Amino acid sequence: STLCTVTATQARRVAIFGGTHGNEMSGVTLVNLWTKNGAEIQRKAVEAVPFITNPKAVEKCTRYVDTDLNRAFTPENLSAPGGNNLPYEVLRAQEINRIFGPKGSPEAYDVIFDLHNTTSNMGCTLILESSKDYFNLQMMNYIKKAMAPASCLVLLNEHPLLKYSTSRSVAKHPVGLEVGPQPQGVLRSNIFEAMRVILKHALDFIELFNEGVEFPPCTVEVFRVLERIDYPRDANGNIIAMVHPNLQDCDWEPLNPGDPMFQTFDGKTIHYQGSGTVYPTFINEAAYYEKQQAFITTRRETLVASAIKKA
Ligand SMILES: CC(=O)N[C@@H](CC(=O)O)C(=O)O
Ligand SMILES: [Zn+2]
Repeated sequence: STLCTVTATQARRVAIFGGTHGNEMSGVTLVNLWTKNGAEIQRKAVEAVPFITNPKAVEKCTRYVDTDLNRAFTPENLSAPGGNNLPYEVLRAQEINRIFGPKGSPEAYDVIFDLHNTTSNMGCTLILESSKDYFNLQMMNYIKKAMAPASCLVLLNEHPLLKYSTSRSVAKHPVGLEVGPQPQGVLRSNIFEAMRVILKHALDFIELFNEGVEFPPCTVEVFRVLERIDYPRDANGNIIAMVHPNLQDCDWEPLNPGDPMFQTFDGKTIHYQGSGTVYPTFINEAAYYEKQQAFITTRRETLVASAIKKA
């Protein structure tokens, strides 16, 4: 019940992943910085390990080399034989699973923060994979309050079909950080500093938890992934319209039935045809052209988290 305090073992082992996508420069740069000097990420009773997850992609400053690492942590991939004949990222996923997992096992790392940038105007976003992970929900509540009046939104991807097998999913408590807008291969100081501040608050929360602080029950507003919307295409699969100027950069703002959504090259407007208000995000993300995705729709929800305390 949400009235009981849930006890959890201390979150001692924490990893900070950067370069899961090699062209998302804030995470790559922060992880490289902290690898040289870890003072900033040190906390009492917390072992925080900075780690570049896709060094080959970082070197080439590309999203991936063979296949998207942030989709590669499936049971099939993680148990695939074949060694050096496997795609680079599948091999790398197996390696990461050995170091920080195994995924789903008691030996797995407690928390993994995976640092990403988006070309979309999403601001500070935290990504969760479960609405029932009270430790993570309490952490979200703590970070949101610590960041106020600046905003930090929570995207919940629990969708049975749209959920994917992320690098951070090897941990007991996976947390994605997604900060934008920042072009691929580019560092912007505001985006870099925003990501750094989120991580500071996240590590502070873990330190407090490990010191035995009890966090009372709380509610957290999240945006739950509903649907993936593709660009309009012709019979050959070629894109025939762009994100409409009224929608461009309007991540997290309500999109209502009948609102402009796309604009064709000859100036025609295509309207949103859904049945109710949704909150679009990842609008016109560069990396999602190859995934046939113009944006995703979400629904606002309030989740309840039990009190938590270290066992
Ligand atoms: C733009 C981008 O790479 N976004 C991430 C989101 C996530 O980490 O869940 C991805 O698609 O893997
Ligand atoms: Zn990314």
